Amino acid sequence: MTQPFIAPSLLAADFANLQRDLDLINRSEADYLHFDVMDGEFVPNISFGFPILEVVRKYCQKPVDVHLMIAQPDRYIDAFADGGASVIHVHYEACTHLHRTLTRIREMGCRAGVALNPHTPVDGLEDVLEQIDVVLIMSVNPGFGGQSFIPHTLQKVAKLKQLLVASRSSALIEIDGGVGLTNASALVGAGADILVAGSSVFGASDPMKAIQQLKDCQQPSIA
Ligand SMILES: O=C(CO)[C@@H](O)[C@H](O)COP(=O)(O)O
Repeated sequence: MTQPFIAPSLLAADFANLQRDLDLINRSEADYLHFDVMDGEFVPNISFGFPILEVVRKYCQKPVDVHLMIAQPDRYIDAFADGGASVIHVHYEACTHLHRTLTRIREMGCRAGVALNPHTPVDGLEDVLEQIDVVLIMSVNPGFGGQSFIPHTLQKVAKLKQLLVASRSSALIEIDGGVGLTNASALVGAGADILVAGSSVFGASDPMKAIQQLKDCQQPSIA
């Protein structure tokens, strides 16, 4: 059985104990650290940016998966790449020249990701698939952690998987928002490769175990 990649979302970490939580991620089965950047314009919330990325790079040994929920993301691609991002996701809805933006992300040595809001159809990616390494399907409206999973996005994962297979694209599918043990198995079954999990990891009594259980979600012992 294929195990998904797990990307705990820093947004749900305890910032009063950031080094402790990053150390926990280092010791866990997590594959990435998901880093949510919000600007108060593209989304109605402001999160964190470069000073926190510097701390993350210093104390976290996992690759950093940067999700830019910001308007005009081109302005910051070089800075996030130089800051140590492994993957940079820009929002489809925020990019006027998506092909150019994705090309720049790769030129900067990062993997190029495109995030889709829940209302944005996957079909719009068809003409830019060659420039994409990861598609990030938002399963909540972006801007806040701890929201409920939007059920329709499960079908969207399946539809995207069909599109990628038909196009012989090797892009990965990442799902973000309200992901936990209740839906992880179905999401992986539909085609998700990377599970982003904030509250279900950092809100768990045993975050290491929560990560392990998400990783094993395809095993028969998990309902
Ligand atoms: O991008 C976002 C929210 O906009 C996510 O990455 C959240 O941080 C996921 O948190 P949970 O829904 O898992 O609590």
